Amino acid sequence: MTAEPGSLDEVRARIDGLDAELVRLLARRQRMVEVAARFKVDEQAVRDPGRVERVIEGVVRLAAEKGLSPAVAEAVWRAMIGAFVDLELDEHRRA
Ligand SMILES: C=C(O[C@@H]1C=C(C(=O)O)C=C[C@H]1O)C(=O)O
Repeated sequence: MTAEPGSLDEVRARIDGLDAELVRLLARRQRMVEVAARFKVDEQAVRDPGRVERVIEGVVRLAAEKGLSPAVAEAVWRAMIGAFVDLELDEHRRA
């Protein structure tokens, strides 16, 4: 177990490191979203609100188990998926 940071600078260095991990994961997620776009026939399929709700439901349940605030998880995932759907719509319109 890593020791608790002893200063605000240390806390921030840890947060910066975690952000770098999140960026790497999000780049991998984005790649999959771009591939998903190729399987979709129209904008309704790109938006797929039913799938969005199922993703949010799963993440909120997992958050509660893993010590992440479910409210934070929901807000973050809604914003993230909204941005990915916009990206996917651009991709789809270009195709
Ligand atoms: C990636 C997909 O496309 C969109 C993006 C989603 C996401 O970022 O999780 C979920 C639903 C979709 O409307 C998908 O359908 O799975």
